[in-house]
Amino acid sequence: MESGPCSRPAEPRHCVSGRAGAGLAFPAFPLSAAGAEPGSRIGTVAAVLPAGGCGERMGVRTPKQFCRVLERPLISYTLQAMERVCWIKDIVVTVTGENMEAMRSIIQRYGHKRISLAEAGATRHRSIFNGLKALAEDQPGCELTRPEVVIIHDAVRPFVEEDILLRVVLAAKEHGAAGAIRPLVSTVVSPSADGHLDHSLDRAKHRASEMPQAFHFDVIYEAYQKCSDFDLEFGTECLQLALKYCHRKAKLVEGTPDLWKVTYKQDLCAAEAMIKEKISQEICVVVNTKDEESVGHLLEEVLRNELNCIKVTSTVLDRTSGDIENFIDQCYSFICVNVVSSESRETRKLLSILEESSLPLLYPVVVVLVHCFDFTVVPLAQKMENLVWIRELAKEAKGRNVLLSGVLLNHSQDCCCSSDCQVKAQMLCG
Ligand SMILES: Nc1ccn([C@@H]2O[C@H](COP(=O)(O)OP(=O)(O)OP(=O)(O)O)[C@@H](O)[C@H]2O)c(=O)n1
Ligand SMILES: O=C(CO)[C@H](O)[C@H](O)COP(=O)(O)O
Repeated sequence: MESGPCSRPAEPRHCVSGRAGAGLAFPAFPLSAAGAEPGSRIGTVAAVLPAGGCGERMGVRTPKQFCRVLERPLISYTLQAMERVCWIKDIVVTVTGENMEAMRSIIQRYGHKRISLAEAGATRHRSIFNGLKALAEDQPGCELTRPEVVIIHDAVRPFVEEDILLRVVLAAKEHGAAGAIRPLVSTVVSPSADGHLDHSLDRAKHRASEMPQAFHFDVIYEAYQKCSDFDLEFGTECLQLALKYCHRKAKLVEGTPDLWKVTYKQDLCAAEAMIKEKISQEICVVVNTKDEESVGHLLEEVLRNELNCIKVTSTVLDRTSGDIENFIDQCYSFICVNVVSSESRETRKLLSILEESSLPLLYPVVVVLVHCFDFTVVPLAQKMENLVWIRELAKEAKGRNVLLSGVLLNHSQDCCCSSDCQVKAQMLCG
């Protein structure tokens, strides 16, 4: 058992020998539909993320969990999704010895928290079993707590949300075992030995088993201890082990379509498109005054009304406040409105908060700086000065993967509605 994060950056080693299992040679967030404070209802929860496969079906040399999606390893998205859930105490990731160092460097580079590493096994079931052993407190020198409930989730399913995790965990708490399911996309047929149709299953009566799954820790640990080598070698379903060896009929929980497992090469493109869509769906309006009548707040209101499908949040960033850190966890698009002051202080503060966060490491952050002036009062020289510093700031920010654009807005003091404001100058940088 090892604990991350540690040492130097390294690229994952290539899988040279095919599929291990086949013997061939890789917040503050909203509380969910299930309601109430989860910590008090479910006891200690840990997660095991098997990440020791070689992704044979993807057909590339790098194991798929380490393949880059928008410049970031796939597994890092899954870790981020899990660690956002504050009631998951420990996250054990099982990784092959040859990729351990690479995994440590991913943990360090992307600032992942609460992660421990365990050695993967030759099959997925063996990897999961190793993760469970690490949590079972019977490992010498192990600092992990034996949880009441354990979540099992594939490292290559990056879009898992807190809501489904909570629903699966609560169901497992009640029934001993639970797992997410989805309707079948295609009909399942059973071929005979000579390659002809033997029979087909009624699609409406069957479901695809997905992840996450969750179990009473004692149930699934006992099931893995009792199961046969054949199960460990060829089994694909943890729920089945709980049924076969501990007589627990898992509760099946309807999951969301984004729980699918990245398996083929085209799934990487689909994952990229989904990430882009997610990050384009939230805008945070940053204003430098608490005045509800200010143009920043009016702009926020207009955006909220106009952009129905986009989540518009807002925060005040003035000399006293510092709560913007809470907003930047998920948001990649900011509109920073400078009213009253013509200084760059607030914008610089936002940029430095962004820089300190790991956000721009992942994908570009877009900041639109809206600078409000009364053009009838402000002299041309001052406007030019502002254009120059915005341009300079944009150049600096670009190096940090923040794409800054500036808009100078003609906003007279007696203007009471944002539609009165006239955009006079725009400068896009990046
Ligand atoms: N010996 C193994 C095999 C698989 N896994 C993990 O189990 C999850 C789901 O397995 P799968 O999608 O089958 O991954 P691979 O075995 O890597 O892919 P393939 O079957 O295409 O080879 C993945 O996160 C994978 O890394 C594991 O931890 N240890
Ligand atoms: O499908 C599953 C549900 O039980 C598992 O998530 C698992 O991914 C299946 O493993 P494999 O793809 O390695 O056969």
